Amino acid sequence: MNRPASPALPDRLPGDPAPPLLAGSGLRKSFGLTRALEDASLSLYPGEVVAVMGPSGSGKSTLLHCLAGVVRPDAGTIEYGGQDLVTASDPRLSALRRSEFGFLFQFGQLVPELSCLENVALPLRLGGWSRRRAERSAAEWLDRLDVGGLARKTPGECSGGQGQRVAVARALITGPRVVFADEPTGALDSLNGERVIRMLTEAARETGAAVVVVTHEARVAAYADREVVCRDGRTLDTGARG
Ligand SMILES: Nc1ncnc2c1ncn2[C@@H]1O[C@H](COP(=O)(O)OP(=O)(O)OP(=O)(O)O)[C@@H](O)[C@H]1O
Repeated sequence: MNRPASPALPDRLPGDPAPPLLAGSGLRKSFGLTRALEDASLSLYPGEVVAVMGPSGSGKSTLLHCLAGVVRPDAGTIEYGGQDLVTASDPRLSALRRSEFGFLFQFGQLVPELSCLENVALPLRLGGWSRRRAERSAAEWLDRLDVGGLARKTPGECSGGQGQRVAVARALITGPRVVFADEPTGALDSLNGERVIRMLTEAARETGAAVVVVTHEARVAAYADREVVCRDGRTLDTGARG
């Protein structure tokens, strides 16, 4: 007897949880004889803020760089929106980093010769926007981060906390789906550090961007929805925060 062909099952059924936006699994990475990642995994859901914590040298930055397509892992899988980032070409990865990802580091990310306004406008200019449009949007972002008065100043004329708020504006101006932040408050005192992480997470939640933030500081991780702990190149997910 011929059996009726079963209809193709949809990828997701009603009520299924949304798939992760970005999922790295079983990641391994060595630099020469140093094994930076042994077996690291991290899934990031749309709009979620995840803190990556752990001791110095445990592989946090390497994990972030792999997930962002900056460093290619030796083994493991990374999927972003259905694309395989491990095998993606270099031009594809740089296009993705420019259009879908935002980056924030501890320091040194602003171009010293440009004004704060020009720094924030830069990602849009690189994306082909006219100077006028890009700088109008940059001015709005600087106002949003409470540093509108610094538009004509250079990064060297800003305090560390002000510079980081300018850098947050620059990381978010293109409307990234994921912001990767590596110790964004590491060079700041506790008051300024708190202000930067609060403004970053608030702005990300307003724009719907997900955030992966590497930090040593529990008070920074407190702004995250979830913590992932790295130890000796392995990850341990501590689950959702209450
Ligand atoms: N480009 C590189 N070349 C050589 N070794 C590297 C490189 N990047 C990382 N490592 C090594 O890999 C290991 C993990 O480094 P990683 O920076 O990922 O750790 P981390 O947890 O972010 O450390 P920290 O908190 O001190 O920044 C360390 O032993 C580090 O020295």
